[in-house]
Amino acid sequence: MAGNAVINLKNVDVYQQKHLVLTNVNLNIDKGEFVFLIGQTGSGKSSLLKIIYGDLHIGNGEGSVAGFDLKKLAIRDVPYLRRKLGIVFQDFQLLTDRTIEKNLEFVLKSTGWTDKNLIQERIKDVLEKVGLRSKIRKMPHEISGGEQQRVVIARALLNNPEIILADEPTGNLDPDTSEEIVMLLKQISQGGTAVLMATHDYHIIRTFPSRIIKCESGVVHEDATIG
Ligand SMILES: Nc1ncnc2c1ncn2[C@@H]1O[C@H](COP(=O)(O)OP(=O)(O)OP(=O)(O)O)[C@@H](O)[C@H]1O
Repeated sequence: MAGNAVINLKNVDVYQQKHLVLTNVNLNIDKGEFVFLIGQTGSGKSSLLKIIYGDLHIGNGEGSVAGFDLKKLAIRDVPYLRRKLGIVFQDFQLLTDRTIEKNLEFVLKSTGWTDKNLIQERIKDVLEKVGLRSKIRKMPHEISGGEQQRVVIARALLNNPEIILADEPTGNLDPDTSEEIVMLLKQISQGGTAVLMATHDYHIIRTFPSRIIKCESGVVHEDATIG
């Protein structure tokens, strides 16, 4: 992988089944970059994210993500790739039957953490990062939608990912809460984790000027504008 790149795609074709969604994608994202991913519904944003988190195979071309060669990625490698990625989607997907602490503990245990003290420390660390240390014992339904999304971000940070992939992370949130979430993601990127955030929210994009990648008519523009 060249230089500081954490995502590098070269001449990649993206297929959903037999349908060619994106052609000849070239994309380079460096450590610590914050990047918006835009494009109309159906333009291929989710498909591109799926290539990056190993849910779709690359057809033609070459790709590497967090040091994994996508061409050689076997199904058994996917969990290891995912540990280098933090995935934050629109639906919060917290387990509703347990506390915030137990939600985070569940992820750590299922990714190989065994030491109780280290688990406790890590949970406190990530909750501190998202400003929710005091909510550790709350159930998901006892905190707001914005706070739930912060917990999802905390969860994504547990294994110190190189990249956060966020697919419409503010889709269910009011404008002020959305801004707080994007501010948090920006802050995380400044700590060295690259953030790729798919969004339809032009207000957010104008508020947080950043590099924009756009899916349009079957191609990806690496440095787009919203005009
Ligand atoms: N599982 C699938 N099988 C076949 N085609 C699919 C599948 N998933 C998506 N597609 C098609 O691939 C194209 C790109 O879809 P994709 O979900 O990547 O778009 P998107 O830009 O993320 O849209 P949205 O903004 O609505 O989430 C669309 O034409 C869609 O119909």
